[in-house]
Amino acid sequence: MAAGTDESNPAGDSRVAADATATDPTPTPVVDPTGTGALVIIPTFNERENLPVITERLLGSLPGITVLVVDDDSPDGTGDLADRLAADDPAGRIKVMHRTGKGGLGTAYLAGFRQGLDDGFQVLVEMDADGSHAPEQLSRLLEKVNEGYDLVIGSRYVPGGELVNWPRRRELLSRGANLYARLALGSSVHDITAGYRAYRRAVLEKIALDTVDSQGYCFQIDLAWRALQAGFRVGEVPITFTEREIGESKMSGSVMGEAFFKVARWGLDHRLEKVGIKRV
Ligand SMILES: Nc1nc2c(ncn2[C@@H]2O[C@H](COP(=O)(O)OP(=O)(O)O[C@H]3O[C@H](CO)[C@@H](O)[C@H](O)[C@@H]3O)[C@@H](O)[C@H]2O)c(=O)[nH]1
Repeated sequence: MAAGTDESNPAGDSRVAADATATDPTPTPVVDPTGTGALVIIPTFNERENLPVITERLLGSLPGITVLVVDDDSPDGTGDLADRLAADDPAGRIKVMHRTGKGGLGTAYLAGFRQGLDDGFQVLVEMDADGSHAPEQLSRLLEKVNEGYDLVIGSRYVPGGELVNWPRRRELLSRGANLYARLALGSSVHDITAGYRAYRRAVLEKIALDTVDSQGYCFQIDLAWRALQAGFRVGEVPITFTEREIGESKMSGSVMGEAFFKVARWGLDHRLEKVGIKRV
């Protein structure tokens, strides 16, 4: 059996032994069916053409949800546009955080999480601005949180998950990264690099956000790994991931390098700890 997980579960749920919610037969829902109680954090860098579409789809499918756009001073004016979208929503469901300069996906999410926790949201959601993550599928993730899961990942690689128009090269890279992470960490999560996910606030309160220094997409692995190690219940639901039609991915060699070395180190630390050795 993989470390801290239950490989016998074909639905792609990663359970952990010390999981209190797993034994709770009737978990209390934390989000209502319209999305009230959840904050969707959308990091943006040059997403001017995508942002209005994604916010409209999101608020159309879950009218009770709140959106926080975290913009890194996008040269294409995404930040100003986000302000206008916020001003135009009479219900005040769109908030905007402006940061100075491109700080990376990870730090944008960290800033968003801190804001969301301060504002009292029960569930904090990560979603790309470019339409890769269908807002219409968010209710699937929230339902699973309401079932008692602490972190729910929208997964491309569990049965029912799909990729649409993703270049073969990106798919191979992504599948390879997930296989590598599974082997290195001994985790049974199928899509640990996925950027569509919903956290109960308790996870983010517990996993020492102050010590997270992952910059790029490695951030996704970092947080899921911390959640698993802290004993939280992690589940996956199938999603359709669609390649963006407008704009460009911010994937780079340094983003991949960071993930490669950090995952190797975490895996090594985990194995050493199992035999009683703690690296300092
Ligand atoms: N604020 C901010 N936002 C950023 C930055 N870099 C990227 N983003 C935003 O983060 C989202 C994802 O960036 P993309 O560059 O479009 O991601 P991708 O290559 O399509 O990668 C997808 O797959 C990865 C691997 O599975 C995922 O890890 C990732 O989250 C995403 O879903 C987009 O909304 C983008 O504008 C940054 O430095 N700052």
